[in-house]
Amino acid sequence: MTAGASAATGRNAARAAFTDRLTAAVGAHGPLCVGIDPHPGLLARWGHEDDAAGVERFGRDAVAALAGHVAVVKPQVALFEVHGSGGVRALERVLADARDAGLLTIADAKRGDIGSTMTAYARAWLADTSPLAADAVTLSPYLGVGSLTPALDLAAETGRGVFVLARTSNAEAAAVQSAQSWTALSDPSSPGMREVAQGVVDACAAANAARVRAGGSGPAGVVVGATGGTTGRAHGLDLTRLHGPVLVPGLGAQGATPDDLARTFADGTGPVVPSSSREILSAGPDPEALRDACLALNGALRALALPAGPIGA
Ligand SMILES: O=c1ccn([C@@H]2O[C@H](COP(=O)(O)O)[C@@H](O)[C@H]2O)c(=O)[nH]1
Repeated sequence: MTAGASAATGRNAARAAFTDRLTAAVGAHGPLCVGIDPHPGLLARWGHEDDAAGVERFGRDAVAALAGHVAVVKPQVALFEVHGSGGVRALERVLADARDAGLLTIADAKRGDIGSTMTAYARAWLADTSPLAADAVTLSPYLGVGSLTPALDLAAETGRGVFVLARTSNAEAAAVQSAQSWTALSDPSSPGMREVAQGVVDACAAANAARVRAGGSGPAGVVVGATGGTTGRAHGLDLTRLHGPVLVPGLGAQGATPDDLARTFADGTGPVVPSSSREILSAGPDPEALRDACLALNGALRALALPAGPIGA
């Protein structure tokens, strides 16, 4: 390990906070996050086999086409893991290419476990020394938001971020995420009945609060799906105290449109980062066609004037 690096993370160079880096990248390129989801049908369309070599070529070609044209990419970890150790190695290479090309990365891994195991997940996705390190990782809060503390702490230490699932884009989620809960998942300093999803947001806000009070940015963002039609501002969630980014999957293949986002996220501040995977990737494999599709979607998203700085700032 390099002299001066932290024993846990190997960190030896200052990196600006993830929210600040995301805000700058969105300002430069637009808010679109391109999901790198190498589904079998897309692999075939791009001329690749459904194997480890295929997902590696797919991911690296996508990164090469998108570098300098979008702010952030989001590899779907499951679609690499399905190919075993070769698929994980492929993901490492895709992440390395993205890093070298200056693209921000969100590993969509949806990890969550008891604290001691969470420490290992945190090191896998957020430590400088890990070959799988991304700029941010998605986390599941259903073992309790508090169990995610090792990831929040390491993200803050290494200038990385986490996106905690609050209101996901799938219809089945409502039974859990819209249930009323007595602070079980939320900020103990602010007790009361609220939706589970709001409790997740409030706990993330609490995790960011101390750093925000000190003039910095916290590591915690949330996932709020783009689907759900016109259920009002952020689908009923109050994000005003979050002081963090919002990842918004569901554009395109799941049916959400930029107009839906305009109705749900157009007030307040951001950054709000809508993400599309299957639909935008189907514009490939021609790099120019893929870039044109991103440019058009980013143009439509920019026109919505979505929040661009930390929500709650
Ligand atoms: O609430 C959520 C959280 C994550 N996802 C992930 O995003 C992409 C969506 O892919 P599309 O092809 O654009 O539908 C996928 O990797 C999901 O696992 C989500 O959809 N919803």
